[in-house]
Amino acid sequence: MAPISIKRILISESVDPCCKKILQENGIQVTEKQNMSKDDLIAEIKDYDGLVVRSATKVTADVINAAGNLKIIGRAGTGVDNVDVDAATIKGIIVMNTPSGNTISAAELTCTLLMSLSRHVPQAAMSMKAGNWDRKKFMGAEMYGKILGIVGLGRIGKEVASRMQSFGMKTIGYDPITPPEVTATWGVEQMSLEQLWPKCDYITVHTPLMPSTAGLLNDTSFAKCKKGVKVVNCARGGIIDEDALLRALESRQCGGAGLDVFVEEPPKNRALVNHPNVISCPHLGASTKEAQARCGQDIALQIVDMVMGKSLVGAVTRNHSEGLTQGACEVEISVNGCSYRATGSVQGGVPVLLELNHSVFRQPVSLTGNLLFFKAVASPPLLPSVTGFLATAGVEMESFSAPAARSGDQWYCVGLSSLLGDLGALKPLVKAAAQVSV
Ligand SMILES: NC(=O)c1ccc[n+]([C@@H]2O[C@H](COP(=O)([O-])OP(=O)(O)OC[C@H]3O[C@@H](n4cnc5c(N)ncnc54)[C@H](O)[C@@H]3O)[C@@H](O)[C@H]2O)c1
Ligand SMILES: O=C(O)[C@H](O)COP(=O)(O)O
Repeated sequence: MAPISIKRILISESVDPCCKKILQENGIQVTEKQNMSKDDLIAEIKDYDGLVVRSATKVTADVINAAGNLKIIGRAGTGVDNVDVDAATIKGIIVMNTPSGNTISAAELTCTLLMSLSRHVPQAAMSMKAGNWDRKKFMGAEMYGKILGIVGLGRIGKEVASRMQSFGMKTIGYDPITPPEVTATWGVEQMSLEQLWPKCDYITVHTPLMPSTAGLLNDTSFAKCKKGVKVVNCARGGIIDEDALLRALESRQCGGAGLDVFVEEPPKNRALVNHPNVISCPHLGASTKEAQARCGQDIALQIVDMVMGKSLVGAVTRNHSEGLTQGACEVEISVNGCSYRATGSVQGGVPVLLELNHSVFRQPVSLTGNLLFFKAVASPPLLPSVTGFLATAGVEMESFSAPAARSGDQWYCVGLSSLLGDLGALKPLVKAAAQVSV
């Protein structure tokens, strides 16, 4: 990888001091300026090669287009939804994050909110401070024996599961990518959302915010839940529809909510925050000394390694000069120790996959519907074998995308009428398989 020249970096938020120190020790000039307005940032950014942010700085297309020299946007944390990654990709600006640095802290806050909901600790503490001694009002419920639904079984979902299991909770969940056989090894039984909603005493969401997760919990899904279900959102505002949540709280269909994140931060509409059964925090999931130290250090070291041409870790986009098609974006996803490198783009408004782990598809694969990806040795009997397998499983093959190369291990993609219940049965035919619903 070619070294990239980064001489000046702007840190626009409160990032652990170790970040600045590491960058400076490696010859990079660092300026820290917090609480800038959009106009201030647009005026300031043109002087920098790099920008380091957390979640509050909105790195919009306007900001990116005003940045003549910008080569890197470093996110000291997980979510990059405050960065216009498409605009950055088009300009060849690398966006990188530090996705594991705050996992434990976010998981611990989630558990704190779950437990606070069960025992009304914040409300009881406020009542004590107001001079009361009300033992009846704050009658709680044990976590022991209750069912926790975890929607999104990635890094944080997994850590929440193990911690809540230690309280004797039964953990069930749903994730379109993490395979059920993997989550079963950490004690989480997967099922469809339709099956999950009515079973849960508590639900916690741990997905990114994207079109398929916005409003995952809405009027319809709340109606399918147990009366009095308690919900937690430490992921992103909007995964639980805020208006639907308020309606569910008012009708008592929802018995309480723990919210760390909001659609608008800080929220101007205070109806949820002020609701007596809502416990809320000002986006504190990553706000621990440990998480901040990890994220600050990780982002600085990742930038330094990139400048030195050593490695490109945590990038959610890659520089076009490294050979990507214009407008294409390469992502590296690590799921349970397996790393998947995918190149995709948007064609005619539809997200498409161009390449998976070095298998270049003959035609772009449209990322819609139920998709089965599998790795197998290219051979003439492969397609009939897979077709036969799907027919036996009662699933229709809606599309078949083959790789351009016709020899060796290659990745294939099959569009399915519905997801397969058991991928294990494919084992004799393929070397690896994963399925997603987009
Ligand atoms: N409150 C905070 O301060 C804080 C701190 C860290 C992370 N976060 C947020 O928490 C969320 C989870 O972070 P993570 O590190 O665990 O991410 P992750 O990428 O490890 O896990 C996300 C999981 O969501 C799954 N997913 C995607 N679409 C889904 C869908 N439609 N239904 C169910 N699951 C789906 C993915 O397959 C993946 O396994 C992100 O939104 C992140 O930004 C918040
Ligand atoms: O996605 C994240 O990393 C969290 O939401 C934390 O955001 P923060 O760095 O602004 O606290």
